[in-house]
Amino acid sequence: MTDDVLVVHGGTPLEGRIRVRGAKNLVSKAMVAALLGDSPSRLFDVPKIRDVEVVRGLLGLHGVKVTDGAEDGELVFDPANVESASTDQINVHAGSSRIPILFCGPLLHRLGHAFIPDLGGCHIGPRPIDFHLQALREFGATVDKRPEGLHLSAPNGLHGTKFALPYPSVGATEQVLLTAVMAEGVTELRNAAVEPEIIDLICILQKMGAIIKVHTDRVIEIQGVPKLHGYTHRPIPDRIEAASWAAAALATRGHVEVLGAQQADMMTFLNIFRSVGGEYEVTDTRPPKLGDPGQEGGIRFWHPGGELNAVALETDVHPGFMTDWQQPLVVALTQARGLSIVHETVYEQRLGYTEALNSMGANIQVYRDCLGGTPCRFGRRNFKHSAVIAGPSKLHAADLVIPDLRAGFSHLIAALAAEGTSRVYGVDLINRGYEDFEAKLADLGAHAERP
Ligand SMILES: CC(=O)N[C@H]1[C@@H](OP(=O)(O)OP(=O)(O)OC[C@H]2O[C@@H](n3ccc(=O)[nH]c3=O)[C@H](O)[C@@H]2O)O[C@H](CO)[C@@H](O)[C@@H]1O
Ligand SMILES: C=C(OP(=O)(O)O)C(=O)O
Repeated sequence: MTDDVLVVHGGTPLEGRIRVRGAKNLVSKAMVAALLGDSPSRLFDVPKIRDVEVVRGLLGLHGVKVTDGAEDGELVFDPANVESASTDQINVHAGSSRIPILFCGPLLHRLGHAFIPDLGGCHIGPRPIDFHLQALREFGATVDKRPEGLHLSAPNGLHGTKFALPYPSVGATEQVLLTAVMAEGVTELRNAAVEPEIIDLICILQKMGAIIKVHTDRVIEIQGVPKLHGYTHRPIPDRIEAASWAAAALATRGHVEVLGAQQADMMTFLNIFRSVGGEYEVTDTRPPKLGDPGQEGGIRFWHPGGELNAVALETDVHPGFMTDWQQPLVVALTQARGLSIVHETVYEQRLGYTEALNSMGANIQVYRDCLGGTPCRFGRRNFKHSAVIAGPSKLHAADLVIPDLRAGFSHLIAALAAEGTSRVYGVDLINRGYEDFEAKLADLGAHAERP
């Protein structure tokens, strides 16, 4: 742990321009989808993050040859040898990511059986997989839970089904999509998640030959097809990373342009950003023409000076305010005048990181009650899932240990906004979802170094 530390000298506004590439929460799923094709797939703008490495390793073990394409960030997946692969080493990936659960459908289609090692991912509550398993059973799979992982088989193949999710889970919706596309017959999924990353995954599957209808009211209908081919796809940019840098600009009274950030996928964040008092400008992409090199679009975010305003927000499924946006934004809210309220309704235990902010001088109280307008699943269930942030607070340096990805980025922002020198331990976790974050910090003029 001691060499996994970043020394951060706070108090300097972040100023400059960075770029975001393909979304962590799409790219890893797109990589799994390549398993379903009977010919190679090609994915562009793949960020160099740990989750991509983990899925690349898993695909390799399952016989998918993954190679770097000609363009920086391009990966090519050749699934020709899936049937003959030996997966003896699969447990080396136990505990490293949540993505292995999404291999169920594709492996059942290709092999008739699947072994899924223990899942990893962020420690932000219990994170059950009951919806996934229930859906797989509805398709006709048998699921055997053993201490070393899940053993699945589909002795009679997979068949389309009518299924309603108890909650619009992103992962469970992806599970159904990746399974239904090649199941025999029609699948109707109700209460599906409709995050932009899901829609992008649907675009990929459609490119592969799938037939998927997205109806109103969270209903998705999939008509199974016997065969899919490879895809070529440029994924949507990472809207969580873009919002994280926006929050960093606000918290440090800086000015950051995020190339690649897309307004349409960030509307809810942009509304809150403006309500807090942050300013932004959307710049459109101008394609190159003769005598004009063109310009890559993005969004410029800045602190206009003066005081920030307190706000009340609830995290929610799309099109609500993303749960992964709240941790970075809360750091900026410690600098707003008045009482801000954050009601976390997606994960029951995603506010633990506020203790570290309090150790730096923030004034954040967490409550078991639903403090937002809507009572949520976690009310009266003893989970501290609402926060009241009183500001503005002068943040001072501290020694911090990163608990998970987004909380980790919020610790980093707090250290950059604070006066004095902080030591942030466990920063390697941030590489799970933020490409080259140390180089980006340097580009933005942050004073941070490895000791
Ligand atoms: C790799 C990836 O894409 N991760 C994202 C994905 O996680 P992930 O797909 O794991 O999150 P889900 O949308 O599935 O989880 C939402 C809620 O549903 C619950 N649930 C989920 C599945 C299940 O079988 N049973 C169950 O109870 C969860 O505990 C949670 O309370 O969506 C989350 C919500 O936008 C984001 O925070 C994560 O960054
Ligand atoms: C919770 C997250 O990711 P994962 O689902 O991969 O743990 C995240 O990206 O913040």
